[in-house]
Amino acid sequence: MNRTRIAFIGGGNMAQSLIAGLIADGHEAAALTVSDPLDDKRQQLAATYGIKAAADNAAAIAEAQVVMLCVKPQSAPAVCRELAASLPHTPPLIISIMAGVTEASLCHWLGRPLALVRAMPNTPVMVQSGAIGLHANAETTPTQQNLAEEILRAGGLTRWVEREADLDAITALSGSGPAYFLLFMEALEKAGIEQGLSADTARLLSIQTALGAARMAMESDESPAQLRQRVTSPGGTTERALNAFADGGLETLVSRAVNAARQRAGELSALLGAEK
Ligand SMILES: NC(=O)C1=CN([C@@H]2O[C@H](COP(=O)(O)OP(=O)(O)OC[C@H]3O[C@@H](n4cnc5c(N)ncnc54)[C@H](O)[C@@H]3O)[C@@H](O)[C@H]2O)C=CC1
Ligand SMILES: O=C(O)[C@@H]1CCC=N1
Repeated sequence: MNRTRIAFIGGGNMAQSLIAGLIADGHEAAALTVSDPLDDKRQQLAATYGIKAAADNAAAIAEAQVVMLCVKPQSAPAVCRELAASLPHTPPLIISIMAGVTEASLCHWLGRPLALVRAMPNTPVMVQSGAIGLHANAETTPTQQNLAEEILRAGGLTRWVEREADLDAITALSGSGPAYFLLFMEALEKAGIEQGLSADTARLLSIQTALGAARMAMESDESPAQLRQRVTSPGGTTERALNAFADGGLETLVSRAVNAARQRAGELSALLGAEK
């Protein structure tokens, strides 16, 4: 059983999902602590997972080997400054999941260069099917990188990047990505209803089709493009639909959307980085 002592600062949606994943993965609940200012959230987390819950961030990190920063990016400066005062001489490994908060900003607010891993997960960590980008700063040892990977892997698939800036692209692709696929599912469901299907049938078939396509793409040796061609009989129905997508400029639209999200990630970094 894994007994690494991890403190989660902020017990919101993402922290809860990561905690659920760790416990499902066999992590000892008593080794996990969460701190959150909201009473009912603390009670719910303690009752659901059997973990420790604290109102005080400094108390939460007292024994921690790893500190996971899971608050909103806007709370980062104040939370890090508060933690800086309580960090022990040998500091824990810091893992931040906050979108657009750079390693330089984190070290600045935390008051010194520290081993720090930035992770960009997505909401499917809720069902241990997340896609998680990772970057480590220069102070992080290979052992600490392995530790970070082990923790995040409980939430899904992990992928390291060499350049921190790539995390903005990952935020735009897979961090926000579940919303894109869900939007497509919603649109497909609506189109099915327009074609006369019942709402239940349209929803279920839309979701199952997304799941089937994703599993097929993950499990097959063939590329998504090759698998798509297999569905597309010459002169058939799929071809007509794909032509309609091409006429509507789907690829350009996806590219514009991802670029817009990436730009926003950069804006958030610049805004928060200006907070000295
Ligand atoms: N929602 C998503 O799809 C993704 C979110 N993220 C990042 O994860 C982080 C958390 O997001 P969510 O869980 O969705 O937000 P959330 O709002 O559900 O959770 C934030 C939690 O922090 C608590 N909190 C507020 N001030 C605090 C303080 N001073 N000390 C301790 N806790 C405090 C709040 O009570 C709340 O429970 C964000 O930084 C976000 O950028 C990253 C990837 C994907
Ligand atoms: O929308 C957001 O800003 C966060 C980051 C990635 C997903 N949700």
